[in-house]
This record gives sequence, structure tokens and C-alpha cells, in this order.
Amino acid sequence: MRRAMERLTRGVARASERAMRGANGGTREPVSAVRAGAVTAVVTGTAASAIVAGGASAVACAGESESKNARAATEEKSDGGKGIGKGETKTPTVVFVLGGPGAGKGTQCANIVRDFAFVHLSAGDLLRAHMKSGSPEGNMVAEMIKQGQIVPSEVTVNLLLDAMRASGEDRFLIDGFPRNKENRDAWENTAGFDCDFVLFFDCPEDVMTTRLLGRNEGRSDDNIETIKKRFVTFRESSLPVINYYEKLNKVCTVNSDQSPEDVYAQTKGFFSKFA
Ligand SMILES: Nc1ncnc2c1ncn2[C@@H]1O[C@H](COP(=O)(O)OP(=O)(O)OP(=O)(O)O)[C@@H](O)[C@H]1O
Ligand SMILES: Nc1ccn([C@H]2C[C@H](O)[C@@H](COP(=O)(O)O)O2)c(=O)n1
Repeated sequence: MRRAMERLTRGVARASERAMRGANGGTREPVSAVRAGAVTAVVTGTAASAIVAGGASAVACAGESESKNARAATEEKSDGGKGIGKGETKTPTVVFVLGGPGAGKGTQCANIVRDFAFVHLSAGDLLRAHMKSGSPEGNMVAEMIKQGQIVPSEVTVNLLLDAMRASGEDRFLIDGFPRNKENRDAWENTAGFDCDFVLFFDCPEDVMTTRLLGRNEGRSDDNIETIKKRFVTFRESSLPVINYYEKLNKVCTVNSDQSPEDVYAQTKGFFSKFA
């Protein structure tokens, strides 16, 4: 286990270095927007699942300790392989981690990495590293993040795939991606394989707002104006992606309006086959 952790740490360090040098930038967008055209309502006190796929029953595997999809993810790949590195033939295992801003994605990914052999790649972190490059593209990314918008997909997908290759590993938690249909299409077209499942942290907006305002990490988007925009972006652009995966029965939902420990107790059930 220690060796695995060392490998992961080395992989992530290489990935971060590469992102800092990287050529592309990305934007991100804000979280909760009601889907299907209702741009307005801020769903204070309402968990996103209530507006995903038209109702609360849309959850594919919440309540199960291990989903059909999580199980499938652990099985030997039988698709002939679509590796991400040169000469690689094994299709990596990818879990997309989604949820509104402040839902606790990063917090729970750290727990999963501690207990299971996954590399955590946060699209937002990669974009923030890229924005520090000071390049014109990095500056564009910085502005988009401040406005709560989603960065052009090519930028984000390239950063993610570069980081995956640089890690040398084959199991990834991809946090904060895909944020919209364009992200998803770009992933499919560029990576050529889909995620194994989507881990969705569902949390009411008022709870997420309180968390973001208390995060205190100096992020340019953790202010009330940008938070509101991020929620709109989430509702309008990201929830439809979750709906898409719901229809494929690939979404594992966790209620993240609980203590971090209770959230993780539910989360880790979806990873038991990776132990
Ligand atoms: N279950 C929880 N209960 C209370 N606070 C939490 C919980 N989970 C995370 N937090 C805190 O809320 C803040 C946001 O958490 P985190 O950064 O993990 O969210 P996120 O979904 O990754 O956010 P973003 O999408 O904006 O990057 C952090 O300060 C974190 O410590
Ligand atoms: N796929 C993505 C992910 C993130 N961004 C931008 C827009 C977000 O508001 C910002 C911060 O992301 P977070 O750390 O909250 O996940 O990064 C994007 O454009 N595309």
C-alpha cells in the first residue's frame, strides 16, 4: 500500500509540474442551474437530485453499497483497450466526480485516494495551475473562472489527458469534469473511452454557499457574486450531463449534506471492489 501511495504521489507531482508548464488553459463554471430552460430559480435548500431527470428517483445506485456500474468498473476490460499513453493498450478506469461547487468533491476524493489506488485529478486545479502560467490562454482561463464560466473543452481535456499520461497510472478520479455537454463530447472524441461511473455529490445550494464562503483558500471565485453564477452554470450546464449518465444507469449518488465522515461512509461503498 505504501508503495502504491508513493507511486500515486509521484504521479500527481509529475502531473502538477506538467500542468504548470502546460500549454493550455481552461475555464470552469459555477454550479447550480436548473435544467430545461428555467434559468432563474436559485434552488436554496433544495438538493440537485430533486431537479435531475425530473425527480428524486433518478438516482441509479444510491443506497446500494456497490453499484452495477462500480462492479463493472472492476472487471477486466474486454474492449481491446484504448490506452492513454504511447504503446498503452489497457483502457484506464475513470470515475467522473461531479456535484455543485462546494459539494465536497475534493474533500472526498482525498479520502478515496488515501484508501484506494486512484489518482485524483481536479479539472479546476489543473486550470488554476494553468492560469498561473501568465500566458494569454492562462489569462483567459483566469477571467472565465472569475466569471463562473466553463473553459473551452479542448483546453481542459488536453490538461487532463496530459496529467493522466504523466502519472503513469491507470485509475483516475476526474473531479469537476465533464461540466457540460461540450466537455463530454470533447472527452469522447479525444480520449475515446467513457467513464466507468459517475460519483455525484448532491447538496443543497444554501449549504454549499456557506461552505464556499468559509473555505478561505484565496480562490477568486469563492465570493458571493461568482458563487451565484457558478450555481447557474451548474444547473444549466452540468445537471444535464448528470441526467445523461443517469439514463445510462451510471450515476452513483451520495447525499453530501452530512458530516464529512458520514459522506465518506456512503462514498466508499462504491469503491469496495477496488480495495
Ligand atoms: N461534508 C462536509 N461538511 C462540512 N464541510 C465540508 C464538507 N465537505 C467539505 N467541506 C468543506 O467545504 C468546503 C468545500 O469543500 P470541497 O473543496 O471539498 O468542495 P468541492 O466540491 O471540491 O468544491 P469546488 O467544486 O468549488 O472545488 C471546504 O472548506 C471543505 O473543508
Ligand atoms: N471541467 C471544468 C472544470 C472547471 N472549470 C473551471 C470553472 C470552475 O468554476 C472553476 C473551478 O472549478 P472547481 O475547482 O470548483 O471544480 O474551473 C471548467 O471550466 N471546466
